[in-house]
Amino acid sequence: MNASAIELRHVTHALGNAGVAFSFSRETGSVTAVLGPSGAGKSTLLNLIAGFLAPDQGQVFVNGRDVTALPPAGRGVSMVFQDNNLFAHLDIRTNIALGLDPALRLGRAENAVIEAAMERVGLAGFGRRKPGTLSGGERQRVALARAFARRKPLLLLDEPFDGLGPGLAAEMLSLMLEIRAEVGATVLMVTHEPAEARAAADRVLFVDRGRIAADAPLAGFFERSDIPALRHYLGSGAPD
Ligand SMILES: Nc1ncnc2c1ncn2[C@@H]1O[C@H](COP(=O)(O)OP(=O)(O)OP(=O)(O)O)[C@@H](O)[C@H]1O
Repeated sequence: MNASAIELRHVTHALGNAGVAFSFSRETGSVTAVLGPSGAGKSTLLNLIAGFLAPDQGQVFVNGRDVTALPPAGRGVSMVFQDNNLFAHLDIRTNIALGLDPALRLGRAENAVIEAAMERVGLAGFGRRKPGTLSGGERQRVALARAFARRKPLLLLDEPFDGLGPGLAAEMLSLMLEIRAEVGATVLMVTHEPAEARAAADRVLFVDRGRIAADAPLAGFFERSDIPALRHYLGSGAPD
């Protein structure tokens, strides 16, 4: 039996000439900041957990269940992508609704959840508009609303607050933490902002060249001098 919310056991995935290899686990309710240089494999890690990429080897467990062979929809996972992944031809309301039921069989309860989600991200009244008529930050908030409305036990966020500006990013971050607490969800959040990691996370996964270079508590992490790739990433030391 496995009590972790997430566990990756010797998961590998080839990418071009290189590839990734990940093993780690996370407790239920934890919030992990996934950090690392551009191209290190952070999005790949999230995609392997969500099921948008299949491992070449190894297994992915969610809440103790081996989900390696399951499609994304069967995994109890919500993911917010870097490029927010909205359907351009569908209005905002429908984009959020698809997160609740891909067949769009929506009753009064689901409709209320959609309205509440739009209101919580500050997009009340935007329901009939198409993604193309929204700003980048507004589209990002639609993607957040969709993930929040789903209330899945595992929330995977790929730079979800990018481009929102500091005030709105902080607001969306607290909203994410509120919803995490309501659902008891486990969160993995890719971010390039140390302040976001400090505000939200209890642990850090530092990914470098397709490997987990550090899996550590957040407290004191940014001050560590024993991880050369971290000093380089933060711009405060030479690469190894
Ligand atoms: N389908 C693919 N084929 C070949 N290489 C790929 C493919 N997808 C991703 N890669 C490469 O794998 C590496 C890891 O990509 P990934 O998107 O996971 O990085 P990342 O850490 O999320 O980067 P960023 O912070 O820039 O978003 C990159 O070098 C990328 O170019």
